[in-house]
Amino acid sequence: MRNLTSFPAPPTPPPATPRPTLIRIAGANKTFALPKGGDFHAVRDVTLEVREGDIFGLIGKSGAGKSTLLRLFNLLERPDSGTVTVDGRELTALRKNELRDARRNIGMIFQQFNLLQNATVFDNVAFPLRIHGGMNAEQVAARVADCLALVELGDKADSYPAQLSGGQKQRVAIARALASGPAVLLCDEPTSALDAETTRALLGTLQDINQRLDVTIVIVSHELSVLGEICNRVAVIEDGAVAEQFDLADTSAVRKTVLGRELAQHSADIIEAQARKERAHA
Ligand SMILES: Nc1ncnc2c1ncn2[C@@H]1O[C@H](COP(=O)(O)OP(=O)(O)OP(=O)(O)O)[C@@H](O)[C@H]1O
Repeated sequence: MRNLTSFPAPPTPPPATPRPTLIRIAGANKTFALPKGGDFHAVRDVTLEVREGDIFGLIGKSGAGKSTLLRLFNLLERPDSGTVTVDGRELTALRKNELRDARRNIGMIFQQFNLLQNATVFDNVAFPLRIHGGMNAEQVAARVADCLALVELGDKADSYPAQLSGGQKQRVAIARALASGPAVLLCDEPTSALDAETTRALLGTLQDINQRLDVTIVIVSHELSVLGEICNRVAVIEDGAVAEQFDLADTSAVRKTVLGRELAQHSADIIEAQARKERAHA
């Protein structure tokens, strides 16, 4: 389990050589049975790799298959074929109890927060720790306090979700997802229910978690501005397949898809605005 109390030094620049692969999806397919018969092919022969330390974005139109693909990363959806490997463990080959254990290494947050409404903030964050066992009440309390401090909600431990703003609810969800010290955080449209200012703050929290705790993040969004702001690498999903994937810092290559081109332009604008700001301060 990762230690949240002693933060390492502030963000270091990305290393020149790519870091090792942390997540590998290979040849994954997922179909759903349709109520009136026949199948819908939601994920088509997807192969992709997420490196340690990435903030990896999945972008695509509504219905493209982004959420279904994300749910393959922790086997909330099991692929019909193909493999999913996270942090050296092939999830698709694990037995049920082994999978439960492996999932402690993969946190997840959702658009609608999915908090327990009748439990306090403290109990929401403590929930996964109590379920998995192995910690006494004092250890659970210390861990919950660390996680709430991380998302700056130390003063809300006794509140109920209904007493919180949308941004605060999502930060509780992040604290809960990080409670078991995962290497990976999956984010399914985490800012869709939030206003622009709260979205910016939440993206800052995710970046902070990525840089200070070295948690690898995979984020689904249909908003270019969200992915352009925080991702270093993205995959464009069309009709359940990866249409293209690229590093956002690589502004030289021509992008194949409309979304890819729009995203590349968006990041070029961000880089240019940043450079202008630095020149003005020089
Ligand atoms: N359990 C299910 N049963 C049947 N069809 C499903 C199921 N889950 C998803 N689908 C279908 O798979 C397709 C992809 O859905 P998915 O939610 O992954 O898309 P998405 O890109 O995340 O869309 P959005 O941005 O609107 O959330 C959709 O056509 C959806 O209707």
